[in-house]
Amino acid sequence: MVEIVFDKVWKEYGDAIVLENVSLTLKDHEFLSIVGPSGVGKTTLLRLLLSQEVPTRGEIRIDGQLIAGEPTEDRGVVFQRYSVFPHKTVLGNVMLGPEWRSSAFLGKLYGSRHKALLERAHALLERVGLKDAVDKYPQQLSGGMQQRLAIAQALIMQPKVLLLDEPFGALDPVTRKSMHVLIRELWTERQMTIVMVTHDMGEAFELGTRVIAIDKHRHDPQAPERYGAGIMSDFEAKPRIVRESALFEFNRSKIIPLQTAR
Ligand SMILES: Nc1ncnc2c1ncn2[C@@H]1O[C@H](COP(=O)(O)OP(=O)(O)OP(=O)(O)O)[C@@H](O)[C@H]1O
Repeated sequence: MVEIVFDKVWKEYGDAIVLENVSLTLKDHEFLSIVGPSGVGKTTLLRLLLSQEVPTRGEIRIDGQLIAGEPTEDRGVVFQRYSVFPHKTVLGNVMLGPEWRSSAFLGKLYGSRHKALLERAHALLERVGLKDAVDKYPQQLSGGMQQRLAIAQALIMQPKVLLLDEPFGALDPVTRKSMHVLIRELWTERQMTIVMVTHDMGEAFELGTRVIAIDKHRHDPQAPERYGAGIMSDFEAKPRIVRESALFEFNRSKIIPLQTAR
């Protein structure tokens, strides 16, 4: 169970106010889409959630606890491009995070722990559609495959919250559609909370259970940095019933029919 609370959060860089008094409560297993004009502070909001930035004022709490001061494994992230390591194979990229977590000194696992991780990595790569590309290097993959790899790399750490910063922005429309299907399935299967920044309204509403638009409430043309952005609109994008029926379908798919089970 994950509840995320932004409580009167401000973010300023010097004299420039980027975010102004943002308050937001995210329920468990929410899929939040964030939209807004370029440069308004969407990525800053994600970076605060990742602990790559700290609020100037206000608090962010996860499950009632003040957010950790530095990035932790329970929050994964996928950027628009190239968050993978070019000199590692697909499999190597996916194994890297857990290997460093378990053995920061050697960066390697041995014996049964290595075998278990290998099995988990192969299963995840099969799940994201990269089963036949495990030995390839990122530059040998299409943009869509690279994003599948970036998603696998984030998911192998089993995050409770997945942050997506324009993850499909560089993909062609057909690949983008297939990525929408994949991310929605993974969101349902893994019961994660997802927070996604996008410039595409259609994508925001198609995937999100909730969509917020952030923008400046007030604007001073003489000093644009004087006021920051806040939440201008907040929509429940999908009736709860849609979300629950997706979960029902997923659970039903796990029930083995009697004749197959025999
Ligand atoms: N480390 C920093 N130091 C100073 N200013 C910063 C820093 N990081 C971001 N900003 C400023 O904060 C504002 C918001 O940036 P941010 O990247 O969050 O916008 P965005 O809404 O994600 O934009 P885009 O849609 O173009 O990606 C911008 O004016 C940017 O210049």
